[in-house]
Amino acid sequence: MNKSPAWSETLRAIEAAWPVDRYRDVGVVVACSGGADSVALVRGLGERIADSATRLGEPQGVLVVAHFNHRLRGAESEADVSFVRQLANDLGLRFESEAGTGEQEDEQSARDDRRQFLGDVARRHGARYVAMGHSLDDNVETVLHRLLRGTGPAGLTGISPFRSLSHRPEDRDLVVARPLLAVRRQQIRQALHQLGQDWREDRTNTSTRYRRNWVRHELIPRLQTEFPDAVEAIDRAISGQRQWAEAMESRVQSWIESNVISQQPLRIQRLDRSVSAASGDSASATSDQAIVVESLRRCWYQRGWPLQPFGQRQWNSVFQILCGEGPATITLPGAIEVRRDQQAVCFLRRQARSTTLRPT
Ligand SMILES: Nc1ncnc2c1ncn2[C@@H]1O[C@H](COP(=O)(O)OP(=O)(O)OP(=O)(O)O)[C@@H](O)[C@H]1O
Repeated sequence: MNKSPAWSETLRAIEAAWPVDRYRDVGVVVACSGGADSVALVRGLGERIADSATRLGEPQGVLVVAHFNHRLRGAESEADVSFVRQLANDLGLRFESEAGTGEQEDEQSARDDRRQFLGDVARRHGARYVAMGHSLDDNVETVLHRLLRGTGPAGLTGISPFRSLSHRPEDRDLVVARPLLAVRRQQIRQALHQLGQDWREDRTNTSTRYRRNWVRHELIPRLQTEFPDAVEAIDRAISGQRQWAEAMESRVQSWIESNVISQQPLRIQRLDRSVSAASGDSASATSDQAIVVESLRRCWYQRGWPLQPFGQRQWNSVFQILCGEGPATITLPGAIEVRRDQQAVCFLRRQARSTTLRPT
């Protein structure tokens, strides 16, 4: 079959990001909203697995298409479910769906509900991966948005190509893969057009009501009038930041090992600004602070504490508290209470949010 150039290019990008041999026989749940990106992902992964099964003469691995119905857009939400179910049927793939409460939630809670559903589907099917359709443009928009709200260096590494589904112990072995992160949104749409493949358009995506959409629909087009390659340039900067983060990894690990006194509750040794916080090398105070902040972020993430309210300013103030500066007792965003004594600083979260799901 003569494939469209945009589609061949997309398949090549998927293969470069995530070679089929890594996932062909371990089970993959593809999270599909019905939007162009995740529809392309369903088709792309389906095609890669089918090709490799034919090449190797072996049965193909399990690919499950999963859709979470947030029930926020009435009949349109129902039409999304039918669309994704039909797509899976047409491709001979399994389909799973669940409906949320239909109540307006903040974006984070909606994402948590969806993640819980995806984890449940993966465990039910014995799948190792959950694949998501974030594109290069999503990554650039996310980073710009974070930059404007206030973020540290780790926030500038963008959306992770591979990471565990969540901090919850039962989710740690499930890996989220995002194989379209190097592909432009426009290319994905062009590829689907050329394949004659439809997708669903979410009307709320085009609204400029939300700041994230303002970045997509107003800010980026404006940047591109002066800097036509702005999106690619920002994407290159994100890749550079990611390399920085990888270089930090071992230093973060050793900082946690030598400074976290106890995990439950989180107790961290007080810092002395005159001594290098890194593991005994000649790092400057600034890079020490970067390691401390990244280590704190890791501690927050492992506990499922909210990271969103923490920009560079908040992390800097936590750093100061660890250094013995400012008040000895303070409450941080996310109801995290901090108490400092002579040796250590103790962090304790007051309440935890519970999520409720309603099966269809
Ligand atoms: N309702 C949903 N059910 C299952 N997966 C979803 C759902 N919404 C989003 N996802 C997953 O999360 C990814 C990113 O979400 P986002 O809200 O940016 O996507 P979208 O714009 O709605 O759709 P797409 O990315 O497919 O074009 C999607 O590509 C998809 O993999």
